Amino acid sequence: MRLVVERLGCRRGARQLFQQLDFTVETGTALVVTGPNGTGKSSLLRLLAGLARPDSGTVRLEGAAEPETFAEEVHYLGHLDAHKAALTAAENLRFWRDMLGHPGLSVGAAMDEVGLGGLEGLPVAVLSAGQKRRLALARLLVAQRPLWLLDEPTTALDVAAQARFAELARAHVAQGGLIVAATHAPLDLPAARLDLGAYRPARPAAPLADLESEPEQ
Ligand SMILES: Nc1ncnc2c1ncn2[C@@H]1O[C@H](COP(=O)(O)OP(=O)(O)OP(=O)(O)O)[C@@H](O)[C@H]1O
Repeated sequence: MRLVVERLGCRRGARQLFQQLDFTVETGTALVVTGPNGTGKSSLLRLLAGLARPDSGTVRLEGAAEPETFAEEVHYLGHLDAHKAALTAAENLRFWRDMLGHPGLSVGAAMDEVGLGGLEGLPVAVLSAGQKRRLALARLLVAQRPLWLLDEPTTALDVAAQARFAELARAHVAQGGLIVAATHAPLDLPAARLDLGAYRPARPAAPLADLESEPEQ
């Protein structure tokens, strides 16, 4: 399986964020996307996840069963954790396990893997920010999907949880999975790098009249 991105362009509102973006992520490899705030990292992940349409270019997952089932091959972890606050941690995870299909670890085992063992019965509303993020990561484990699209996956995680996340990510890649992660933080994960800032369209040159009217030094 491989993710192939060709001549991808993204426009938000009146602004062209990036254009002519080409890359490939092979099975068993990871890509880390970096770039200054606002360059379009989250927008790129949403395009890859099929949650938004590209302005130009294509995204395809070669080796997926059917183009129509692309979404079933993908775990998308956005900035927001997508938990139901009134449900318990275990209920949230059970929902995702049932909904996503291709079951992986049990709810209890997944919570243990991310260090949330013993908190199954707590409503998500009372979990700390880092615990909510750990719960979001546990979603990656309860359903087996080859392509992980991760937006700032280590936000709010303490040092131990960041290391645990890196272990889980490395294990996923070692088992033939694919990862695209957008982040400002270093991830302890062997990965190719993509600086999205390099794909910003060049600013138009200042008109000649403006240059001529600059005050004399
Ligand atoms: N729905 C929208 N309409 C107009 N502009 C938008 C919309 N959504 C995002 N943008 C703009 O697109 C740009 C890219 O946003 P995006 O969140 O993809 O950047 P990012 O690289 O992930 O940033 P950060 O590092 O701050 O998370 C920003 O300037 C943002 O304001």
